[in-house]
Amino acid sequence: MNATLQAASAEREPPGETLYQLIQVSKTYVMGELEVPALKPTDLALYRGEFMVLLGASGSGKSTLLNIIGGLDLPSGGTLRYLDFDLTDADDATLTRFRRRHVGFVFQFYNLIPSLTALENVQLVTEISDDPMDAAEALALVGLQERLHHFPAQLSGGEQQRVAIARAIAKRPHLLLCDEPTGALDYQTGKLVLTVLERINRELGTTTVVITHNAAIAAMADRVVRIGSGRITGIECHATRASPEDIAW
Ligand SMILES: Nc1ncnc2c1ncn2[C@@H]1O[C@H](COP(=O)(O)OP(=O)(O)OP(=O)(O)O)[C@@H](O)[C@H]1O
Repeated sequence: MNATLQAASAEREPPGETLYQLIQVSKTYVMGELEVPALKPTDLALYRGEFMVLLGASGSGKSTLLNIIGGLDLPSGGTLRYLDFDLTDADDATLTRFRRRHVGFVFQFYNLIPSLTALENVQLVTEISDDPMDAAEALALVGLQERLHHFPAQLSGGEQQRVAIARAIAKRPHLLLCDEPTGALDYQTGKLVLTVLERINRELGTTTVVITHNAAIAAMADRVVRIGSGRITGIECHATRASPEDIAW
């Protein structure tokens, strides 16, 4: 790490309590005769408030891991614990409640409703949440206070992604899961979106997991988890983390 980068980095506390734990979690997709072992038995803990980057080549199992953590997909084996709750044998209704209350998702494509304004897209979530922030406040957190009444088609790609982030965090989730959030964005816009994710993590304490192919983004993380061929091949802990403005790729 160079001196400028170090100066811009924030000192980090050691990891907090365990928010989520995967114990020997695996996933095999079965397609007729073909079995794809997308995730081999894997142990991983997520700590409260950390910023984790999941790094790995295409097809290495990153999305499979993230979707299992978020309750979008069921593992083939192993145990999932969220705080004191065992999610392993949760039925559909329980998993839906878990996702709705505790998990925010951000994907590469923004999945906004085209006929609703930025504010209305966020309100769709705040209206069904237990303790949401105000939708306009969530949009202000991502720097879109001047764009509340714009429709998705009237927003740039980066602005649309920031609406998607506002929608994901407005319910104050404990866990924010982002699958290639900058994948569809140009360099500067991608950096802006990373800056927003870092700010949310720092200011709200939301445990954040970001999937990327981009190794440079790893410098932002408290921990970097490398995945290869359905296995965790290494975990690096950073005592300091770089601000997105200071990383380059
Ligand atoms: N629904 C599915 N049915 C069958 N195989 C699948 C399914 N989803 C993923 N796979 C396979 O599982 C493996 C891991 O896929 P996964 O999407 O988790 O990788 P990834 O690391 O997220 O890749 P990428 O970076 O390209 O998104 C791949 O070989 C993929 O083809």
